[in-house]
Amino acid sequence: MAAAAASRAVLVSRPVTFVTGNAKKLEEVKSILGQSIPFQSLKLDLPELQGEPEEISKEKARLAAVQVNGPVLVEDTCLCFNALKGLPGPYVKWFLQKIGHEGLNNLLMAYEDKSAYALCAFSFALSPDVEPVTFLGKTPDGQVFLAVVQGKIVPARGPNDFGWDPIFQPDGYDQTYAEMPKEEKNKISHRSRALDMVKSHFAEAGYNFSTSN
Ligand SMILES: O=c1nc[nH]c2c1ncn2[C@H]1C[C@H](O)[C@@H](COP(=O)(O)OP(=O)(O)OP(=O)(O)O)O1
Ligand SMILES: [Mg+2]
Repeated sequence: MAAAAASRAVLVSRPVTFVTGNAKKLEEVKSILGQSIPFQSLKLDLPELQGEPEEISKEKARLAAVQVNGPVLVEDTCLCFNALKGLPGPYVKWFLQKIGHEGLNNLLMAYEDKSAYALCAFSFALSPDVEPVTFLGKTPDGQVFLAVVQGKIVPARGPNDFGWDPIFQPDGYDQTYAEMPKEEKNKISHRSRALDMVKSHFAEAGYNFSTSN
C-alpha cells in the first residue's frame, strides 16, 4: 500500500507556505522538518475562532489558504490544565499575556492536580478550494492522543525565550521545556509529534511540491 502510494506522486505547482505570526514556532518547525518537507513561511497573525482546537486550526488554514492562494500549513497550540477541564487551552496566549507564568501557576493554587498537557493542532490546506486536513491523531473514541505531551505546571524555570516553556515540565523529565536544550525539546515536543503526522500524511499522499513560486 505505502509503496503504491509513494509511487503515485501528486505534483503541486506551488510551494507549501507555513503561516504564523510567531517567530519561535517557525524556528522549531524549521528545525523539526529539516529537509523533509521544503516550505516557505509567511508572517501573518490570522484571526482565531473560539472553540475546539481542531476547529480553530482548520479555520486558520482556510483563511491562510485564501491569503496565500496556494498550499498552506498552520498550527494552533494549546496548554490545557486537567484541573480546569482543559482550560486555558487555545486561550493560553491571552492568559500568558495578561497574567504571566506566575498567574498561570496561581490558577492551579486551589487544586492538588497540577497536571497539564501541551497540544499542537496542525492543519494543511492544498488550496482555498479544498477542505483542510487537521492532524491531531484522534483515537476512534475521540480522545486526542498523538499530538499531546503530558506534563505538569511548575513555577518558572529556565530561559524565558518562548511562551510558557518555563512552566511546563513534561512527564519523565526533571527539566522544563525551557531548561532543555532546544534539540531535546524538538525531539519530544507536542510540535514534533504533530509534525510526524504531517510528514506521514505528505508521504502517503505523495505530494511533490514546487520549491519556487
Ligand atoms: O512550544 C511552545 N512552548 C511554549 N509556548 C508556546 C509553544 N507553542 C506556542 N506557544 C505559545 C504561543 C502563544 O502564546 C500560545 C499559542 O497560541 P497560538 O495562537 O497557537 O500561537 P501564536 O498566536 O503565537 O502564533 P500563530 O500566528 O501561529 O497563531 O502558546
Ligand atoms: Mg495565534
